[in-house]
Amino acid sequence: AALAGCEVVLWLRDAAAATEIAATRVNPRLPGIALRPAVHPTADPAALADAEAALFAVPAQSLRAALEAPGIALRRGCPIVICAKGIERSTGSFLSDVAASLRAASPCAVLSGPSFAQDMGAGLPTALTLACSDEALAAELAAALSGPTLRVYHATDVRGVEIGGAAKNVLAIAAGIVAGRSLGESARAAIVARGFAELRRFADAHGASPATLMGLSGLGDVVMSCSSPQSRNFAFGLRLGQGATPEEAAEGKLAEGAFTAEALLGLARARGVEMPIAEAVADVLAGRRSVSDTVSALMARPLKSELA
Ligand SMILES: NC(=O)C1=CN([C@@H]2O[C@H](COP(=O)(O)OP(=O)(O)OC[C@H]3O[C@@H](n4cnc5c(N)ncnc54)[C@H](OP(=O)(O)O)[C@@H]3O)[C@@H](O)[C@H]2O)C=CC1
Ligand SMILES: O=C(CO)COP(=O)(O)O
Repeated sequence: AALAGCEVVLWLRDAAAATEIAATRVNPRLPGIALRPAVHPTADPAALADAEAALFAVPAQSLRAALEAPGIALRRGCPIVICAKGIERSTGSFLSDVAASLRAASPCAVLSGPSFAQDMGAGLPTALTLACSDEALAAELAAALSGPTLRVYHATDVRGVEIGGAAKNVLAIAAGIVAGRSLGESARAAIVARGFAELRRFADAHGASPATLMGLSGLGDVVMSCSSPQSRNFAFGLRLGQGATPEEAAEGKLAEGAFTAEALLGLARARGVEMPIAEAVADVLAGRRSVSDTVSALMARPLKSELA
C-alpha cells in the first residue's frame, strides 16, 4: 500500500514489536526490507479509526480474533480486505463469511494471488486479484493498492478468489511431499494438474466461476506455490516427504495448508466433492496414513475419464 502512495498504519498486537519496528524500520518477519516512510507502526488500535480501508494480514485461524481485537474501532462501513488464505478450522467457514458475521456493516474484499511478501517488499513486479461483490469498490480498492511494481486486477467472485488461495496451500504441501520423497518431476506435474482438477470441482460446487480459478488467484498461485521452496507450504511438504513429523516440518513457520486441509475436506464431503489429494494431505498430517501408503493408494484409484 505504501508503494502505491498510501499512508499506512501498521497495527500490531504486540507493543514491544511495534516499538522495535518503529525504531529499526524493519519488520523481523520480513528481514532486509526497509519500511517505507509512509508506514507507521503502532500497537494502538485507536490509530485505525480513520482508516479508509483495513487490510487484515494475519493467519487464517487468527482472522476472527484480529477482527475482534479489543479496542479496534474501524469507522462504520470501512471496507475490510482479507489477505489471509485459508478456511477457519473451528467452524469450517470461509474467511469472507467470518468477516461478514462479525462486521456486517463493512463491505468485505479478498486480496489473493501469487505473491511472496519478500518479493513485494523488495519491489519486484507482482500481480494480484482483489474481489468484492461491489464491483465499483473492488475497482477502487484495486486502484488504490496498485503501483509501479504491483498490478491489482479487480473481480466480484469473492468465493472463487478465496477458494483458490485456501486450496492452493494444501496442494503446495502435496507437491512438496512429492519433491521431498524424490518421486520425480512427472509425479509433481501430475499432482499439480490433478490437484487443480479437484480444486476446480470444489470451486464449482461452491458456485465460483471457472474463469476465476484460471486466473491469478487460482492457477497463478497454484503454479507458484507448488513449484518453489520459497513457499512455506511447499517447504513444509518437502520436509514431510523427507521424513520429518508435521511438528518438525513446520520449523516454527506458518504453513496455512496444514490448518486448512481438514476443513477443506469437510466442506468437500458435505457437497459430495471428491478431493483425493487434499484427503491424502489431511491423512498424512493427522497420522492416519504414511506418505508411502498414501502414494500407493493414489496410484491404485480406479481409472476414470480425465474430465469426470
Ligand atoms: N508471507 C507471504 O508471502 C504471504 C502471506 N499470505 C497470507 O497472509 C496471512 C499471514 O501470513 P504471514 O504474514 O506471512 O504470517 P506470519 O506468521 O509471518 O505473521 C503473522 C502476523 O499476524 C499477526 N497475528 C497473528 N494473530 C493475530 C491476532 N489475533 N491479532 C493481531 N495480529 C495477529 C502476528 O503477530 P505476532 O507477531 O504478534 O504473532 C504476525 O505479525 C496467511 O494467511 C498467508 O497465507 C498471503 C500471501 C503472501
Ligand atoms: O500465499 C503465498 C504465495 O502466494 C505465500 O505462500 P506460503 O504461505 O506457502 O509461503
